[in-house]
Amino acid sequence: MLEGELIGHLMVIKGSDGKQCSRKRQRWVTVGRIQNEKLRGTYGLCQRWPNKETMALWSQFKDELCGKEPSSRSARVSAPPRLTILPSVGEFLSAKLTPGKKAEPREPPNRSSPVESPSSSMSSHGDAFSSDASMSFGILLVLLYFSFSGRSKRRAIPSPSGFPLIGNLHQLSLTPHRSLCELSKKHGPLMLLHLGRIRTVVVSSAELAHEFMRIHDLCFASRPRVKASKFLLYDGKDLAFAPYGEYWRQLKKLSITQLLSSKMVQSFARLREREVAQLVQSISSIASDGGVFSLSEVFNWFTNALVCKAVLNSSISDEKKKLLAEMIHVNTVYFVKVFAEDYFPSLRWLDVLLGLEEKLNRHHKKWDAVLDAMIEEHISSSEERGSKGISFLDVLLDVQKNDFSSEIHLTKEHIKAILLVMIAAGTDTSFAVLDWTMVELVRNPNLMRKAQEEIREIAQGEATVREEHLSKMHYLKAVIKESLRLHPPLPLLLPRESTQDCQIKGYVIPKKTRVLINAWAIGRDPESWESPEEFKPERFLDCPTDYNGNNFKYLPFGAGRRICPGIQFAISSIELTLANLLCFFDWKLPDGFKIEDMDMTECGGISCYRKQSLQLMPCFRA
Ligand code: HEM
Repeated sequence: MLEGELIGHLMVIKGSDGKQCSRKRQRWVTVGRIQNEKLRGTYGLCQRWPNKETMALWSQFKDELCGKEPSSRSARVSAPPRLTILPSVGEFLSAKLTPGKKAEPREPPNRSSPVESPSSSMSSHGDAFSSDASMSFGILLVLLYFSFSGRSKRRAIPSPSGFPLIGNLHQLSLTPHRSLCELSKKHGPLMLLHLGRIRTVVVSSAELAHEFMRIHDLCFASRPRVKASKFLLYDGKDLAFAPYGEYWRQLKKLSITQLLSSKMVQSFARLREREVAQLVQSISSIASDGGVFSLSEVFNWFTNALVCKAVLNSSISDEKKKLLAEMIHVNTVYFVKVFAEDYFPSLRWLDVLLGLEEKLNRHHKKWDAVLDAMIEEHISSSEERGSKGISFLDVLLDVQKNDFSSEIHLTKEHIKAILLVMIAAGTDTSFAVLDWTMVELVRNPNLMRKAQEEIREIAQGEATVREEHLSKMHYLKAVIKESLRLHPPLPLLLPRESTQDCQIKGYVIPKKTRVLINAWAIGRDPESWESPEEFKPERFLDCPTDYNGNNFKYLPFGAGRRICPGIQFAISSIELTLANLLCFFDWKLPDGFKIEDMDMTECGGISCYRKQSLQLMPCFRA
């Protein structure tokens, strides 16, 4: 056999001349070695196995062999002069072929044995050789068949070829949702990547998202343990990165029924209105000076202040706001940073050597000190605040105090981890939505006018737009939905991990596989959306699609058990803020700056926002 020769999807990796095949087009897994002259070589199996031809070839062999007595089959296997299966695969296969029996120790190939000697067998048995050779080859195929038959109808998930060791890591750009979308155009909506040693499945269609997040949601309801969460979130004591289990379940229940319940979100209505009124006031003073300012920066501070008020029920100083905004930004970077340990668990030392662990630790300590101070201040000022409203922290401290009556035991570390996620998740995502929506409206002045007309008509004669006006603002709601379709702040949602083997569309997804749902790609899939790249809010008018994760073409907040619990909190503040900004101001780009000059490049991070800050000139409405 010549190296590189193909038999179905079997390839001769090392030919009878001992030469190693240099073919790198696909990955090959070595499965066995045949010792006799005609078929001698090391055989590999293509990772993409099985294809139709291979299956046909195999079933042909299988049929032939099934006609024989099982004893003769196992007799051939246990006398292995012609076929030597390589160690790990071989022991596994021989165990499979002799059920109930332990795999027998492998016999070392004995070249002096007359049976094994290919030349003697050739010369003395002539024709008999060819049938022996094909039999050996048949056995090899049967062994392979048996090795895969346990995984009933298992098909290999399409996978882009990668490099040894790093796998497909090099194929991820700074905006991984984009590179994964490009890869999925070539390899399909279900792809297997090897990110270092991490087996990762990427889902890029609504149909498959439905399979993963509805039909098999329980199987994929866990999160992988990543280094950033270990260091920054007190080893997954928060809600977002906690592995699936009783602690996460109780915490999710607490967040849905108390922390972020409708009642709680409603109780923050006056707080939101006050904060938005202040924002309008500060923009008014810029408008009266005819100035230009960074709306992105203002959005960042504003969302941060809003979330912190909900978390603490008290204001924080401007200095602290600035510090928090910076720290949140660093968080998002750390959650996508490539730490060696995340992809090669044995290479933790490399992170230590490169000083990455030290940096993470320092960042964690900064957060820890800020959170400690927040909690201390909150406790010491509780009398002063009296019964004025209730914050997330009040709820958590109450749960901690009533430990015996509640189902979860919260330590201070748990509380800090939960607060950190609420502050970071609430700020970053809402900021991104506000920013992208204004960017899209500035790029589409007709749509901005349409939204303004609706808002101004509904809030006619009012000094501010209030929450009760929002339910009638259908076009504004459609604008926000469209913005979330094109620019989901978490384009790959949050990573999930399978807790058991699961079969989806004939593919087996093994336990502990990481799963990325590309919500960004799904939101732009031409199979699901007409003119997907166009910003067209009209598509959401008179359309029942909502944020609740029931329409798998539209997943800005995820779906299933792990769906975002902050939807109502986020949407009510986003709607109120935009309604007020569009009601009281017209918005222009700075003089000399054209729409075409707006750079739509995205920033890398777990959440995705525009790289360029949005500089605008507010004018009082005509
Ligand atoms: C527009 C704003 C927001 C967007 C687009 C958003 C999006 C998401 C997404 C995509 C997930 C992952 C869902 C999944 O894995 O299927 C998530 C999880 C989460 N979000 Fe949000 N989010 C937003 C606002 C908020 C707010 C305001 C809070 C809290 C104050 C929050 C708290 C959380 C938490 C705690 C989780 C983890 C849930 C879990 O793992 O069970 N989010 N969010």
